[in-house]
Amino acid sequence: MTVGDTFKLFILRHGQSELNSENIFCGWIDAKLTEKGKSQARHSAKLIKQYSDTNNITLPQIGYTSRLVRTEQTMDVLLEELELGHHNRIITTDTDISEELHDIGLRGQIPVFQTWRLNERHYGSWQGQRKPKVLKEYGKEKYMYIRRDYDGKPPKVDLNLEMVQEENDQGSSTGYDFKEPNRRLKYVSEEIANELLPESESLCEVVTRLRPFLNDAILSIARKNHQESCVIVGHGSSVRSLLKILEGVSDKDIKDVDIPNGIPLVIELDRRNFKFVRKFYLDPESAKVNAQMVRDEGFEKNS
Ligand SMILES: O=C(O)[C@H](O)COP(=O)(O)O
Repeated sequence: MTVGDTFKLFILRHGQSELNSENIFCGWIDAKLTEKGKSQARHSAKLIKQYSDTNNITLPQIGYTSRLVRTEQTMDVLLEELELGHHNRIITTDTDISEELHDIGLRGQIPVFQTWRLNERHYGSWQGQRKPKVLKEYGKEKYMYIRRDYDGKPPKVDLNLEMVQEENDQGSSTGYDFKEPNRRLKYVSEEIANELLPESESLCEVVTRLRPFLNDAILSIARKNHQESCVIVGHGSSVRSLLKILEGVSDKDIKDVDIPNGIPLVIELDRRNFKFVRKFYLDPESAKVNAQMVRDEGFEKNS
């Protein structure tokens, strides 16, 4: 099979965020990118460009992000570096996006669809807490079970508490506001569409919410429009979910998969039947090192 026979998904976990850099569980907290995160996004663009030039592939003409700002910023940097011109962000709650795409297509801009279905896993009451502290509280086995097992799930968040900045909250050294954005303000479209947003999630639940968007939007659009590629910026858990679905990773094996920040992963699907062909990182050495660092988060000061 040649490169031209496959549909390519360029999949990226957002660059380093302000809370990643502080070893804090982030989940649906809307942390921004650090300078390092932005430079990872620029580097990713170079890798995608090189790969596309070498293999004579048109650069992606459509993008997908979550509703969290760290994926939006990563996509902005990426498309700017790829010199793909202006793009049009569309918040969607639909899984069938063909009509929206038709309207945008007529305006000749690269569409970037933003969906809560690509959000990071909701990390429940662990959100905003430092990883070493949670590890100490729960112990290694439970900590890793909740972080990586397919069914592992943190306790629910108390949204009433989370929305309010507590007076004695120590905060992070960057002065970042730890609280999840008020859903009534940020997730207006989702509220209107009666989407049931989570208060904590397992990876299994992320797979369930992401699968319809992957099949009915991303892959359906690719099929109908004979696309060569697309670019998706997600999070550790949404990228693991994409791999789980597309590659068919087992419930047991998915616990050993860790996703590095800001290194493009290419998944190739056969264009005739959209079945998985192969996957590879565009910078495999750094991907390996960084994935191990992600796995070890929390352990540094406690081992
Ligand atoms: O939400 C977070 O804190 C991270 O993006 C994912 O954290 P994890 O690697 O501990 O699952």
